Amino acid sequence: MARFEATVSAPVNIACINASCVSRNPATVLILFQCAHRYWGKRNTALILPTNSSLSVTLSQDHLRSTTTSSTSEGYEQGDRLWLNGKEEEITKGGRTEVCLAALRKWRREVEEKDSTAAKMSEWPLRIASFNNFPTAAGLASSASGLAALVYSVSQLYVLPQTPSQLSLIARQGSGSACRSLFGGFVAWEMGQRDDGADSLAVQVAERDHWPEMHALICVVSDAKKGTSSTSGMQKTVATSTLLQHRINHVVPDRMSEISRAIAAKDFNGFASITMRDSNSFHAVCLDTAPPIFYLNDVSRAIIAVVEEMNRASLASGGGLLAAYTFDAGPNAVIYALEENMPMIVSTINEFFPQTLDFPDPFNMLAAATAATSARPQGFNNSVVREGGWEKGAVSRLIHTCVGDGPRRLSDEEGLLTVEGVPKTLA
Ligand SMILES: Nc1ncnc2c1ncn2[C@@H]1O[C@H](COP(=O)(O)OP(=O)(O)OP(=O)(O)O)[C@@H](O)[C@H]1O
Ligand SMILES: C[C@@](O)(CCOP(=O)(O)OP(=O)(O)O)CC(=O)O
Repeated sequence: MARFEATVSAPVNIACINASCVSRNPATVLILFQCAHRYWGKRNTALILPTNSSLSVTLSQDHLRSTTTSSTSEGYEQGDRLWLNGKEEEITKGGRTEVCLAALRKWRREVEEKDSTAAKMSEWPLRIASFNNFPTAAGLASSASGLAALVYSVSQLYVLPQTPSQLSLIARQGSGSACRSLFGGFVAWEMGQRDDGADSLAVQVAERDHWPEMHALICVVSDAKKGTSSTSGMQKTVATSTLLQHRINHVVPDRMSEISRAIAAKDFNGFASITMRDSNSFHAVCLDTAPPIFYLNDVSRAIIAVVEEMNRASLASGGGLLAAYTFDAGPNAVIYALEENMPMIVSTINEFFPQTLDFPDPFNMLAAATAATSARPQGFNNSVVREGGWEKGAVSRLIHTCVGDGPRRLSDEEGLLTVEGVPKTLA
């Protein structure tokens, strides 16, 4: 019996700013931002069309990834099946996964119609197994990497000719933020104008190699499944928050030019200040939702205080901003910083938020760190941290990563399915 499979990995992306209008010049990385708030609201919930465009940084798959194997065979029993982290997930009729698979099958059918020798894979059942190497549904963008990996793996299985931007149209319907995980580097999701969503897609605005010094430290405050999913949270905000309307409708031209110049010029100060302001604005509209949504907790706010104090002390002693915090729909902080400042940031977080899990130090940074590279800026005020410090485990672990590449095709040896089409872990 004919059987085919493809294994891929796809990256997480973390939004740093959103824009209500993005125009692009790929040669110069020119993006014009009209206002600054991340993807938080849909104008069409079925097609997943956002109320504004957004921009994110793709994080390295060396540290955070979804790995997905898709396989198809004329010998499989009827019906598609999906396993996530070893547990079977129902593919509900008309649900997001089914919508993605139907769209991919349609494109495969076009391939088969053009080439009569192509295997009739579009008629065969699919078996898909996926594994996230980080917490699922905890506000660390697992739906982004997960749905991007699903779409990319099936597109590889079906040998589809579509570009990553075209594939992003399908990933978007699996989870909005997933469309941005089809690219590495710095990625915009252009909201588009059309009612059918054909122009609501992701484009790469800068390669990873444009600014490889951009690193990120994820402080895992909680890896429990969050109480309010992004999907339901953002719809409650759209329905009830007047602040959201204010932000959508009021353009901030200075901010537009500042962020576009910041990325093109690799200006960390500009990037950091807008990223932090955007994160705070996003959590302000969550609070303005009725009933209010609280994604940040006391530990998240304490991390904000430490980063703000680092930056204040640095500016006061004539330096620039050292770090930028941003929080998705959960309490976990993502701290962006240039590589050279990471030893100081990691040692500061270690001191104030001792973890339960050892820091793996993937860049061997601590071994090379000296007293000078780990020193906090002069004048840093320790009293911003609560007296006695935070108990061990308030931040359970740190994940150090950097800007990364787009989805990768992996070898069949790395496949997650047996030839019978069940996860190897269950066989
Ligand atoms: N590897 C994967 N393959 C397929 N689906 C996945 C995968 N990982 C996550 N998902 C889907 O995404 C859902 C989690 O999405 P949710 O938006 O609630 O959390 P999150 O993406 O981790 O957080 P956020 O988007 O707010 O940062 C899971 O319940 C599952 O349906
Ligand atoms: C806070 C965010 O991470 C929200 C992500 O929302 P999702 O993409 O998970 O929502 P759905 O489209 O309903 O699946 C901001 C962002 O990534 O831009």
